[in-house]
Amino acid sequence: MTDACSLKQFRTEIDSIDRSLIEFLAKRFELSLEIAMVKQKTDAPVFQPNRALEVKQHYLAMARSLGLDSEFALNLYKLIHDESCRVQVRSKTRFTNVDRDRTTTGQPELI
Ligand SMILES: O=C(O)C(=O)C[C@]1(C(=O)O)C=C[C@@H](O)C=C1
Repeated sequence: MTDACSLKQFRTEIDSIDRSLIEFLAKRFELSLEIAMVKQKTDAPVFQPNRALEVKQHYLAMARSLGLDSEFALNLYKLIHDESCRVQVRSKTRFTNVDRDRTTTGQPELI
């Protein structure tokens, strides 16, 4: 096989993996919306520090076991968690500034 041929094949595989990544992320944000509906019913805040920490640790553990850079895993976690919170806040018909601020900073504000 020529180099040009294998390069094309690698790139096709990368495109396919990228598609799967985006599809899985879309699925994750759909679940996030389902969670938002439960939270709205119980008046629970979007940002859940304990669960967020658990998810972060999971990213780090997965990265460690697969030999990925931990800073990359943390960045990815933050990006996905922030978007998840943004999706939940946006879905609310009525939301407080506290929730909005929590989403942008990733940290809880004092109530
Ligand atoms: O578990 C929840 O409560 C969620 O809303 C999901 C999720 C996440 O996307 O991982 C989002 C926001 C919370 O801070 C914690 C976790």
